[in-house]
Amino acid sequence: MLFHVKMVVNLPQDMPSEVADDIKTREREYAQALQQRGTWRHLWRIAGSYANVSIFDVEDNAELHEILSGLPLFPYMAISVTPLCRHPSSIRDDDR
Ligand SMILES: O=C(O)CC1=CCC(=O)O1
Repeated sequence: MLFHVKMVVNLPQDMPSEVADDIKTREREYAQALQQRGTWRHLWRIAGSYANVSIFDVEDNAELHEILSGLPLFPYMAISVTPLCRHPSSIRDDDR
């Protein structure tokens, strides 16, 4: 199942920079491992915002929830999820 996920990051202004840097490092490692597995298919920065849009390929809603709630930045993000299905005009075989 494919999902479009928008994540808006909002770190507290008073968070010490070394704490923020540690969370961001762990977030990168977590995200890159999921990209290597093909679970996190796309990761795009939204230009001009500390936010991203992503496409996840997971078995079900529960797997997506487990992945998103495991993000090191999860406590500091507003996340919105949109389920996707194949468009009849798509020419991409892997769009399912
Ligand atoms: O910077 C972001 O948009 C938050 C984030 C998600 C995965 C990652 O590496 O950073």
